[in-house]
Amino acid sequence: MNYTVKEVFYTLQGEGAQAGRAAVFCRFSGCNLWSGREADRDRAICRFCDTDFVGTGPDGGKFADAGALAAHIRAGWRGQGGTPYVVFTGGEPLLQLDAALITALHRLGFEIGVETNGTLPAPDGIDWLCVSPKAGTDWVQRRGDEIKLVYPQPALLPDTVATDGFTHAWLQPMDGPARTEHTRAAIAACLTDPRWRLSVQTHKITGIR
Ligand SMILES: C[S@@+](CC[C@H](N)C(=O)[O-])C[C@H]1O[C@@H](n2cnc3c(N)ncnc32)[C@H](O)[C@@H]1O
Ligand SMILES: Nc1nc2[nH]cc(C(=O)O)c2c(=O)[nH]1
Ligand code: SF4
Ligand SMILES: [Mg+2]
Repeated sequence: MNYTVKEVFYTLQGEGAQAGRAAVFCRFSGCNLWSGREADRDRAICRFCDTDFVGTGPDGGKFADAGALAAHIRAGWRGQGGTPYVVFTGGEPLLQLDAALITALHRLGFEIGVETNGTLPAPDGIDWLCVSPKAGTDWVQRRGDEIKLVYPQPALLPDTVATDGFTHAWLQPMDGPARTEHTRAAIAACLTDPRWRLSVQTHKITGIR
C-alpha cells in the first residue's frame, strides 16, 4: 500500500483527553466527506472543516510503503525518553491507515492515536481512538477511547448521541466566525448534560501548530 500525506509535524496534541501530550502528527491527504476545495464546501457532507488536507505539503509527500512512512514519522519525533506518540489525522485517516503501517510504528516503539469521523471501521491495534461523528453520515465506529462532537451540529445534537461506547465524551465548539458564540453554547450544553465535557482547541489558543 502507498500513502499520500499532507504534512508530518511535531507538536502537542491540542484536543481531548490527550491534550498537552507531545506527538508527531501525520495528516493524510483526502477525505470522504469533503473534497477539501472551498468551491465545494457548501455542498459537502461535512461543511465546517478547519483543515487543509489537499495534496502534499513540504513536510508530507507520497510514500511507497509502510516502512518508508514509519521512518519519516520516526524522524519527526523530537522527544527524549518516554513513549513516542503518533496521531494519524487528515483528512480522513482511515481511508489509508492499515495493518502494515500500524505494525511498522509499533515495531518502532510508538503508541498510535487516531482522529476519525467514524464513517469507516477502525483497524485493530490503535492505542487511542478519537471518533468525531458528523451529522448526515453513516456513523459505524461507535466504540473508542473518546467521542468528540463538534458543537453545534443542529442535526446531531448531544442529547441524541449515545456515549456508552466511549471512555470520554467531549463537546468541541465549532471554530469559524462564530467561535465565541459556539463556545458559550457548548459550555451551556455541558452544564445541562454533564455526560459531556468541554474540549477547547488549545493549540489555537497557544498558537502552536
Ligand atoms: C480535521 S479533523 C480530521 C479527522 C477526521 N476527518 C475527523 O473529522 O474526525 C480533526 C478534528 O477536528 C475537528 N474539527 C474539524 N473542523 C472543526 C471546526 N471548525 N471546529 C472545531 N473542530 C473541528 C474534527 O471534528 C476532528 O475531531
Ligand atoms: N496541535 C494540534 N492538535 C490537534 N488535534 C487534532 C488535530 C487535527 O487537526 O486533527 C490537531 C492539530 O491540527 N493540531
Ligand atoms: S470529516 Fe474531518 S477532515 Fe473531513 S471535512 Fe469533516 S472535519 Fe474535515
Ligand atoms: Mg486541526
